Amino acid sequence: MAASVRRLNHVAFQIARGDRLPSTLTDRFKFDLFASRMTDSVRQLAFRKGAAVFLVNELQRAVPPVSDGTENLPDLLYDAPVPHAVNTACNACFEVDNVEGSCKRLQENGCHVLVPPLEVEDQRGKVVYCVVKSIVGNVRHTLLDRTRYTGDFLPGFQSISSEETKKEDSAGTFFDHITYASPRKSTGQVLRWYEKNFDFKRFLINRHDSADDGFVINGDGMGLRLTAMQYWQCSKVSLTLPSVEKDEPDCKFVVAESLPEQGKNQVDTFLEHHQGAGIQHIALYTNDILCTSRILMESGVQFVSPPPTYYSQFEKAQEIQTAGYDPHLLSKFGILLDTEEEHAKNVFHVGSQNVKDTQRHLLQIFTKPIFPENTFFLELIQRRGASGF
Ligand SMILES: O=C(O)C(=O)Cc1ccc(O)cc1
Repeated sequence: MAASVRRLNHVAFQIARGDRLPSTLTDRFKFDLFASRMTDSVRQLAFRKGAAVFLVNELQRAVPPVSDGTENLPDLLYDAPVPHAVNTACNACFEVDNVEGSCKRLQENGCHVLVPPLEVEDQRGKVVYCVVKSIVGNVRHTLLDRTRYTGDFLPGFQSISSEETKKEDSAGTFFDHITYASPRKSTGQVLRWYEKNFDFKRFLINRHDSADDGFVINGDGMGLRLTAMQYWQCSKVSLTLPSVEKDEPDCKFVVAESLPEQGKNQVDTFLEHHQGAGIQHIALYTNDILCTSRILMESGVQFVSPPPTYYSQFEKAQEIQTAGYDPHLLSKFGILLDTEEEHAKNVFHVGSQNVKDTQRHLLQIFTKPIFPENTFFLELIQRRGASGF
């Protein structure tokens, strides 16, 4: 039996004291700091942009054990410390209906429970959460029931009042997908783990994706095998959620393996510098990638530039123009464009915008790694009917 996921609540980072992620999120990526919690050993800061919420856990010193055997709450709430000290995005926190029942089922399935169900309360209500370890590297999942909580974020956090976010590029932002960097030949195991424990379903990325091999990109110096999965319950359950959450598509998960033929790539670099598998990048959906890229670039975000020949190849230039874009403008930012000619079977069309023609486009841009370790990065993605990555 699996735990049934309602939605992704937030993604948490664990960073070393003094790392610049908090100011990077506010000053460069234009997230709002909206809640915080301080203890002697951790500073927990919650940032929001549209529906995308990051929780940054900054360890001030060694965090005491999860439970000290007394009634006291753990120092670090809603997570469990990651032993290996590397700056990392390490927790995808899911809202579930029944934390105790879900945790029991996962334990029966053999999952490693890091924090057993715990109730936390303040004047705005209560939540119950537990934390389980994923099969992927240092990744963990907090399972949370916040249906009896009316506060902005979670009990124990102080709200930080800021002007209601009216940033031009925030509306419509949500987590589109989370990509795991995973060692060679590990994808099957990862898929089976998520299917068994969270009822995730594999879906085909595009017509080149195959049930056995995944979507293989092998050429032009890039050797990757991508496989995609998604939690399944949400579309049904979300009909009962408040309107703000109703329209928010589910976050998808991509497992990326590196293929040996093309030499070292970003997945290999991640595995090496991160010292194991983990969340390699997170894609933020935007309604207008040109506008968002311009704003972020002006505030100092550095994007990866594809080779200039990408935009000058006759076929790509034509493809970009057919999609209604100017190749020079896309090249100014480093935005990539992909075209999907037809629907793949079994594919979700998340973020479809009533594209009437048979061509569906995807625009994406990758930032440079945001930690000194050269590991994790962010992606901006705009979908015009396309379901790929
Ligand atoms: O998952 C995605 O968003 C992709 O577009 C595929 C991908 C996976 C790993 C990389 O290092 C770069 C791109």
